[in-house]
Amino acid sequence: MSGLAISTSGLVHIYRSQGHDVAALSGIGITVRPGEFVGLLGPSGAGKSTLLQLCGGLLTPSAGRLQIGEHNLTTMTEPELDRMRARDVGIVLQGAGRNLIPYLSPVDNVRYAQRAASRDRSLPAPEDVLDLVGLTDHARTPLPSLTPGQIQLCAVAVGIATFPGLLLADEPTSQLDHRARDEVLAAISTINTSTGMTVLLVTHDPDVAAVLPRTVTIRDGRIASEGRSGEEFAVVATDGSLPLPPHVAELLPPGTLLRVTTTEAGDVRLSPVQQEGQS
Ligand SMILES: Nc1ncnc2c1ncn2[C@@H]1O[C@H](COP(=O)(O)OP(=O)(O)OP(=O)(O)O)[C@@H](O)[C@H]1O
Repeated sequence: MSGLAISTSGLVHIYRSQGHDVAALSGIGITVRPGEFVGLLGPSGAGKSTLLQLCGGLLTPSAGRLQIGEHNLTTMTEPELDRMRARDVGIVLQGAGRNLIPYLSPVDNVRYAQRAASRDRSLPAPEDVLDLVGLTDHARTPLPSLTPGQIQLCAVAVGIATFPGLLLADEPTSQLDHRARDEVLAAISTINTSTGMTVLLVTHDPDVAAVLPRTVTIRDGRIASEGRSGEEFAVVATDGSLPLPPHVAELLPPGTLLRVTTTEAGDVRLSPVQQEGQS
């Protein structure tokens, strides 16, 4: 299947727990083209995992619009979401073991992950899925005999078992040494380029972020900035607002008046206005 687009606008997610509600996402607008490989960055608690789980239909948005390919996730029923997860969207949860059945071999884990989709479309041979992540020689090795990197590769193989149009991966390179991290990242890149699968990958690792073609940074449940090949850019939101980079926000206390001017060269300048009572 070809890569699926992701499109959200005004996406809000509120966790309702006893006594108080937590707004994890406060109006995310993002567009990912089919076949793109996008890294999701941001400090702990920013809302990255929440966005990933919403895209995978594991959580229901509180408000806003969320579209994955032809699927409008804001209006889908639970059986429709089940079908989408089984066929069209692969999810690799944080912590490789959570994605695997510990007593099954890699090839049987992949076969098991294919069972719900096998009724209505032809699927790749489990051996071919393992080949794509470089685990051909370990198809029948018991999981406890694999290295942490190989176990993570197995979790990725399970995530792409049906060759979905979208792979969502939550911190797939964390807790690995540099060599294993690079192998997992290379395997996901190969999947992306050879199948055209769209990839959305959460990472904390600046070395991983630096090699991704596009990154989106979330802060306090909003898009804070976007990176392209290592350079960071501010992004104008759909409502015209502009989150300032932290080093600029530090210079401008809340309530600061900014004079906005444009130059003939097309640059836009923000100049703080000295107000009465300010030194
Ligand atoms: N099940 C839950 N119930 C209540 N609040 C939650 C729940 N899950 C997450 N949160 C809160 O929602 C906010 C966003 O959490 P989320 O896990 O999406 O952030 P994150 O960017 O993935 O963080 P991390 O990098 O630490 O995994 C945080 O304030 C978190 O405490």
